[in-house]
Amino acid sequence: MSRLTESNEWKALEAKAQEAKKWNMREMFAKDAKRAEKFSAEACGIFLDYSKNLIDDETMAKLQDLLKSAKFEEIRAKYFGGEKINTTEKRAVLHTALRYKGNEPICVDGKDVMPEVRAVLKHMEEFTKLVRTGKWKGHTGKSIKYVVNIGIGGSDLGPVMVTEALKPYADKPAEGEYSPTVYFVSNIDGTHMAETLKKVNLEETLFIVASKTFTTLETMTNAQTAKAAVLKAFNGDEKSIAKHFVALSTNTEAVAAFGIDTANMFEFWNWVGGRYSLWSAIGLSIALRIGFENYMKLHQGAYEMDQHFKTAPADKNLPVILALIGVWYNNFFGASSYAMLPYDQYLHRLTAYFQQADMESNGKTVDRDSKRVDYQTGPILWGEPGTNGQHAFYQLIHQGTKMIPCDFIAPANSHNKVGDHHQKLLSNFFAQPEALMNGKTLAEATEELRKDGKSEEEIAFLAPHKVFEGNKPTNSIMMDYVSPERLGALIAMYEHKIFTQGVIWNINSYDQWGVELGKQLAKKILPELAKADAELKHDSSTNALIKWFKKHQK
Ligand SMILES: O=P(O)(O)OC[C@H]1O[C@H](O)[C@H](O)[C@@H](O)[C@@H]1O
Repeated sequence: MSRLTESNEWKALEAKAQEAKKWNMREMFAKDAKRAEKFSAEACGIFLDYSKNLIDDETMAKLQDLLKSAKFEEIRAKYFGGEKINTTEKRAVLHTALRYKGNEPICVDGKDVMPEVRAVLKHMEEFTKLVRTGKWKGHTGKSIKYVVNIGIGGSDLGPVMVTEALKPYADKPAEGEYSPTVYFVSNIDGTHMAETLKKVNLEETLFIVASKTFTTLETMTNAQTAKAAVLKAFNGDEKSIAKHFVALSTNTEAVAAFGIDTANMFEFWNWVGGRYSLWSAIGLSIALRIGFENYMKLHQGAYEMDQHFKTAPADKNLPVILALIGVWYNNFFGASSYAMLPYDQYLHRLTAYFQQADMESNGKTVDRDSKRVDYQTGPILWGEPGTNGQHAFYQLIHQGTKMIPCDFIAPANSHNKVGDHHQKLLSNFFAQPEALMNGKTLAEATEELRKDGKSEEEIAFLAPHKVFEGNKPTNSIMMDYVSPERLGALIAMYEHKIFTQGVIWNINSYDQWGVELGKQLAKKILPELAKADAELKHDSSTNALIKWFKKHQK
């Protein structure tokens, strides 16, 4: 037994969950007219209604006790204070410093990081202005019309998600500026680069090689292919590289070795985790697409959420509430996944982005004391935008045998006022959590069928299929618009939720050793694929697959 599962706080929650499993949310709402008011909170323009959960005051109090017993406040202070809470890599975790707007120093190893943070932001601002005003010229003297960000994981997902989410801001550039079209190439599958190269004119294209380590196989391979294409287009003139390539990285030597002028390198630091890096130089494609001012508003929203997370009491603290509710279902109800369902087409990559943030952070089996855990850690996160998901997988959420807590997310206003589309979209956003909570009883289903004039025999057969057990937990999250400020706050809210859960589970949320083994094996297999008579020493399955591939490869 671990310290966590042996603790009184944990045991109290186990007992409480036995009680809560018998609760009926519909009855809880009927009994307490103030339930929605009690279990809701608002901060930084984000409204959270968490009343449609299997919770009461005592549940929340006991979850807060668990949080306290995990030394949450102490670890939160270390997180913001630049202490090396990523213990396996001996690194601080300071994405919050990247968006910090205050005047206090933030120190790592006794050195204030803020001057360097501000210097890189300044460099990004100047560069963004040059490109967006057409002053940055390519090798043949043309301005930049296309930006291709080459990166993967954290060096791709954040910028993809944000540039999609804030597209309306790209469509409204400031006076004298224009917004280049931005493409993202991540997959090592040559198709990704090949299809992108078809869309751009190299004379007007800027490639951003985005890689924290500057060693990632996918990114380096794609970058070499792009470099070869540029050199070919400009008759092998190496001088063209400086005009068409910039790098975002922590690895100056590797950037120089690649042939990119380090004056065109935007630096960040090893205390920025890849999946938390959109606030760093990795955000350059965002700034180029939506303008530096809007990128700063994104930072501002996140900074405000940081302040809220640092100071708000637990019962009003949005990231804390979300984290506690997540732990409640993950650890005491056996829920293995949760769905993130944004009701906004511009947020169509939000869930994919948080899949990395959440699952790479909290997908761990060993705790901070290097012991195997005896409890569940990070949940599986999945989802698609509403209403598409409703016509695909919601059936299982409503009537399947698994508990899938859901976060419904929607803005009150659309950027596209088209007829009554938004009203219709939002009517679904309100209806789904209501249906999941209320369900439909056998008596109600029977009554409906009777009204439809069905025979008693048909009713007996059909009614059980029409029952919705209900009692399905959801959070509803709203904001006025999907604006840079609100999106920044939303992202930071979930980042801190992930942190808080990691604290409770006593794991290091900031390493990712789990991605290494596959990479190592791929490196070993690569030369075996090229050599016809390579001796294969894998398991019989892997050997057979490689042989089949070789036989069929033309
Ligand atoms: O930015 P890079 O160093 O190229 O890393 C890109 C990505 O690949 C790694 O394998 C990690 O799983 C991710 O956390 C990281 O974001």
